[in-house]
Amino acid sequence: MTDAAADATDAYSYLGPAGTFTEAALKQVPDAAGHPWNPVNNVGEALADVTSGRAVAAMIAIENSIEGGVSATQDALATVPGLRIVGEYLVPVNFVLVARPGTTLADVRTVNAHPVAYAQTHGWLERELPGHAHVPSSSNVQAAASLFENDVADAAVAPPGIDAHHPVDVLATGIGDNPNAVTRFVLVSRSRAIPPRTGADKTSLIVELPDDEPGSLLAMLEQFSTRGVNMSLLESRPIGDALGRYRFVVDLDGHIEDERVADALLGLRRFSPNVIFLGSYPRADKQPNEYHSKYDDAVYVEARDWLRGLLSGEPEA
Ligand SMILES: O=C(O)C(=O)Cc1ccccc1
Repeated sequence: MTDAAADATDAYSYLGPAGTFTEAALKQVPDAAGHPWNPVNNVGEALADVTSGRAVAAMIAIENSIEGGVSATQDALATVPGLRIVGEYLVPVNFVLVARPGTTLADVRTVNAHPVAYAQTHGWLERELPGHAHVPSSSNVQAAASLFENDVADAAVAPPGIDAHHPVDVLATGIGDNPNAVTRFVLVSRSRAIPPRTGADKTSLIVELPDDEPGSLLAMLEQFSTRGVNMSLLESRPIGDALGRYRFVVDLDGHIEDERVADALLGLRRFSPNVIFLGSYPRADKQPNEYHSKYDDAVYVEARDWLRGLLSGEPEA
């Protein structure tokens, strides 16, 4: 792995600089070893690297255990065409508060932090630094680096180990509001090849609903419930063109090659004006998908064979 090979087409892009949680997620990808790694400043840049061919894939944060979906990521995946999620990775996240040497907690009035990190440390910061102001940063590592670049703030929220990269004083450790916080990352590529089914898979979709049709949200949910497909994430995001128009971000247990998932997709496609298939990929936790046996592949295949028989005039068994 080498950093910053700007024009390489086999590069992996990630939110940098080195030392971010996003880089820790990328380190979990065996295929990324030996390729150049491009540190970028935001999700938009990471995805643009993929669509333009500057990178084969990008690692982006998509969900965390405190705030739920990362809206910038969800909105980018909904609007940038041609992208597929090919893997998911979990990183436990915890944070430290750091400052330029000599600063004490009592000196801190402004805190530089990535918005997602700020959300995850907000309780601690409110309690220990009441009245502080938040200065947003592009990443956890950049938050600490900026302390030396332009004095943007008195202190920064950063990943543990940051003092190995920057000459900071650590003012407090374990400042995350939830010690078990986990962030979910996804690897996004242009490849049309769907990762093979493992039996422990997830499928991610973005679904729009027909305008002004009462019950259409229920109709969407019924596509999953009537086929025994479990959802692990459901969020709405404004489409952005008018008040009251939303799209739904959905994660399902299962793979598009599972008959029950494929059948649910067909059901969605029949009534939704826009279904974006973001991908089917192995679950990071490797927990096998659970579903009732009446939704087994064999049951769908038998029913299809029966219908085919009827249509072709075969005598009924
Ligand atoms: O990857 C990082 O370190 C980031 O800055 C993004 C982020 C922020 C908070 C939790 C996980 C990832």
